[in-house]
Amino acid sequence: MERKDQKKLQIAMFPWLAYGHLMPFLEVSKFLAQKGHQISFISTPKNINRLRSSSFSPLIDFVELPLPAVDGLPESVESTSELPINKVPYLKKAYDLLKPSVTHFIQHSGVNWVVHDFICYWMPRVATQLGVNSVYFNITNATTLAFFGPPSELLGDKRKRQEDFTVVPEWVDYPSNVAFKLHEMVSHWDCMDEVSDFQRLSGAIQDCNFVTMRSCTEFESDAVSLLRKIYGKPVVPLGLLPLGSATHQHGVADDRGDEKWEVLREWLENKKPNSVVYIALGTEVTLSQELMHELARGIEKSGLPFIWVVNNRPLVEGVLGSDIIPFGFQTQVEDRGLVLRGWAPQLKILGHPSVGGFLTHCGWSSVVEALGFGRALILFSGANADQGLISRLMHQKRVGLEIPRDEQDGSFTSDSVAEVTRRVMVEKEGESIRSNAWAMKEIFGNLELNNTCLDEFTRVLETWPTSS
Ligand SMILES: O=c1ccn([C@@H]2O[C@H](COP(=O)(O)OP(=O)(O)O[C@H]3O[C@H](CO)[C@@H](O)[C@H](O)[C@H]3O)[C@@H](O)[C@H]2O)c(=O)[nH]1
Repeated sequence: MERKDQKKLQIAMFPWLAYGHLMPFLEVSKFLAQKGHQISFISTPKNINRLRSSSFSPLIDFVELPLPAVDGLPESVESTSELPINKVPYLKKAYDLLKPSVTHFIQHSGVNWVVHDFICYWMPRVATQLGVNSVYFNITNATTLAFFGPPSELLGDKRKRQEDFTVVPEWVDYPSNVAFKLHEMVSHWDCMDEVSDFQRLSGAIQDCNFVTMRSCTEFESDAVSLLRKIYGKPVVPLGLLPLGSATHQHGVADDRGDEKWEVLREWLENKKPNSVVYIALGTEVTLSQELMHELARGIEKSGLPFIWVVNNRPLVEGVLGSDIIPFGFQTQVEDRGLVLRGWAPQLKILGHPSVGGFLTHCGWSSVVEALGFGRALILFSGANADQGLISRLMHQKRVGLEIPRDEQDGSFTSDSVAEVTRRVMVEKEGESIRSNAWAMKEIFGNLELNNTCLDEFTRVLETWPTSS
């Protein structure tokens, strides 16, 4: 753990205002605090209020900066999970307006390092001007970054149209089919403001001291090596942050939904090992009512036992709460399925031996959690950010199969949902997928391996020359 001779650092963490970003930043903060470093975790009051309970280290200081008001951003909204995708640009604007208050904090708090996200593309320059080092923490994997390429390509002229992102870029020097589908890119375009995500990512990479990400070379050495080459600066993966790693020893990352666990556990206890499909679409994906109904029909047609987390976010235009799934669906399937409303204890569900597979939107945290338990993946990518790329990557790694969707509009059929789900879960031809996913536990669930990555990341912070 903490070494006597070690230099104590003061590290500011500044994640984007999204659950999938806040949590990995908090996990890394806990690890660094265990190593004796002082953490200033900077975010907005509502987000901090939610996180505070899951961190007990006195070395983590939560710094609350009120989110400036922006026309178009509903009052009291402070994270992407409270917004439909087309309103996310307003949140990005408000986040950018935090620049003066974050700068003021960094200037007056004795911080040595800033660990930042890509949305705050201005942060590494601010840090440099203040004589502080910065590291860009990409909360997803190296393959995604490799697809987007170096700053020169992110800002270049080669990829101006949405179609340009549907092909594997020429600089990818290993076999890959990782690229967006057109409908994913169309949807992603909706969540960009006048500063595009490409400009943001480019600024984050170009001006930081080094780049880290939630991954490890054991999983994707080809992409990590490529990044080292194309960025021309150190790339130090910090591991997959699996459950039970050093970061989790003070309690699970999030205990919301735990009150549902006893009933769920009892239900799962009565099912055969590996028989249940867990279905959940993360914190940001919103499907239209039509697509939710198609998904419901597919789940029903699969004939398999399931737990389906139905997100009650009142965000689909004109549809609220229980209308989002077909009327009477719950009663029709009650002999073999459970519909969960609101926040689910996802980690506990995935960890139960009766769960064999996960129909997922391909958020990176969900994928990491599932493979940490060796669960096979039914890949139903959402259209946000990296999810399409993650879906392709996991399909290519043969730890899951993608549900086919129309390239143009993302539509899909209930038959294909049922067919792919059955293939991954029970059919003979899915056997290799199931055994590959099970084998991935050796990487995704390997505490020793992942703590070694975190140690190496910490060592780089500790030994980096001080900025002048
Ligand atoms: O009812 C719920 C819903 C979610 N979770 C947890 O919330 C996290 C969800 O993270 P993730 O699967 O990554 O989904 P999102 O938050 O929807 O995804 C955002 O963040 C990801 C990085 O984590 C990116 O890969 C995605 O593109 C981005 O949309 C996971 O830890 C889940 O265990 C629960 O415990 N219960």
